[in-house]
Amino acid sequence: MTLPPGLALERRDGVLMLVGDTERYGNPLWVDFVGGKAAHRRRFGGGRGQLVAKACGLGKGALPSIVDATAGLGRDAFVLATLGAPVLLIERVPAIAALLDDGLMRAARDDDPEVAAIAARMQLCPGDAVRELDTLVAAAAFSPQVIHLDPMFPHREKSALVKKEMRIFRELAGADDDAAELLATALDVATHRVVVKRPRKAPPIEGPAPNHVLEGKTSRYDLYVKQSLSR
Ligand SMILES: C[S@@+](CC[C@H](N)C(=O)[O-])C[C@H]1O[C@@H](n2cnc3c(N)ncnc32)[C@H](O)[C@@H]1O
Repeated sequence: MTLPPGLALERRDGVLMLVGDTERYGNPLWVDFVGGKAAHRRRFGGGRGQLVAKACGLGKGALPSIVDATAGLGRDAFVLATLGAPVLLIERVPAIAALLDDGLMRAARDDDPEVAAIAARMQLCPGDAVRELDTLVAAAAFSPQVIHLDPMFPHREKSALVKKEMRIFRELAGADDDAAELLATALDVATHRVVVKRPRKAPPIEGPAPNHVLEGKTSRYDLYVKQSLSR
């Protein structure tokens, strides 16, 4: 797997980590669905009242099948799976997919049966979502009710102000300039709705206008509704 210069994947104490120069990138990046922020959010994060849950239709009690087509480090997908939804995670950057795979394996083997059950609802599909979604449809394998998108947004801040964790992540993921193509494919494939996470002040992704908008403190969700989700 090719990585940008100065970055490497290393296994430390059984955990796969992305490491780089500490001055520039801060601490290594890894996926932890068991402890830390994930555990805190699982216990105290607000359940179905969370913006991502409402956007995906879980707020009113539905439990749709979901594809997170921009999985990243799996944080949004983990929230959705914690609330009971089956989630297929698609991630195209091999190093990020490797971190996710490692995090999911550790969660699946965890002593806490609740964490293992959440991991069992999360399935990773490494690859580009436009191609993978087309393949799923062509094979008539699976029609997700909801597709969740959270493409990278090109930030304007000077790089010194960007959180170090985000710096290492951006180095890998780039700017996701093809988000409009992904939205078009997602709108073809999802049976019920496509939801797009955006920074609060950012314009919607190029394409049809969203039907609804859910505003949060720092981000919002643009909702493209095809039909309502019943419980
Ligand atoms: C902002 S991050 C997503 C963060 C994620 N929501 C989370 O909770 O951790 C965007 C991710 O989507 C991935 N991505 C963007 N376009 C994609 C595509 N067409 N197919 C697969 N992955 C894509 C990028 O590589 C990046 O890892």
